[in-house]
Amino acid sequence: MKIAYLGPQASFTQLAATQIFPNDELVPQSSILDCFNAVKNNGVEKAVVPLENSIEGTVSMTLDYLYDFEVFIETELIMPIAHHLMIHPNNGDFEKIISHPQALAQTFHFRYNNFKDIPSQDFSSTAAAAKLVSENPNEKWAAVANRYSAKLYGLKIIYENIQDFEQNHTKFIVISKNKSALKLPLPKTSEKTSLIITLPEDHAGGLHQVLSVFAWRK
Ligand SMILES: O=C(O)C(=O)C[C@]1(C(=O)O)C=C[C@@H](O)C=C1
Repeated sequence: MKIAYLGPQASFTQLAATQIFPNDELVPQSSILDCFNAVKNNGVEKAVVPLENSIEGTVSMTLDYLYDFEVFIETELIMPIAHHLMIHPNNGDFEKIISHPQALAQTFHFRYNNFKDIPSQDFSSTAAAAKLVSENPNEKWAAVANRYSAKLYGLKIIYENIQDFEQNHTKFIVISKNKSALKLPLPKTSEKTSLIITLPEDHAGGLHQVLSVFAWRK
């Protein structure tokens, strides 16, 4: 079976996809939108994308596309996230920090406290940033990425575990056109249903109205 994921190789999403689908063909995509399109156009059967982080909250692109595309969530996986700052081994210092916006946000205080004047730039994934640093030894860039990226792309880790909170977790979801849930070895109490609800009109208290339907029934 073919499974799309937000790549390139060594992204956090690939690590999540490998845990869920250890024996399937994982197909890297350059963006979350490409993952949704790959499912829509039948290029792959399923895709793994990030949904939310315990420090930074929702990955808004994923939420938007869940609404835009006719796909279902088959299962979810919550994975601990540790970030490291890495540079090309030929370089001793750096003048710019590049990474995925979620990773930059999850390391904001570390960067503010230690490298306040060094600009940062958003990139499509942590692994894409690490790959770019490795391919451009003449540029004084550092990437925020995981240990596997440092190893795969031959970078030197100069600061370890730079996430602002030790308890940093990201939830990944598996999307497909199937309505059936994917059975992971989870206890029954972990089973979950996700709903997208739209109201006929926007009005004050709309969300309260929807949630109260569930609250009253406990
Ligand atoms: O950039 C990556 O490596 C990703 O897989 C994306 C992503 C995200 O979008 O939240 C996944 C986990 C971390 O929270 C940081 C980045």
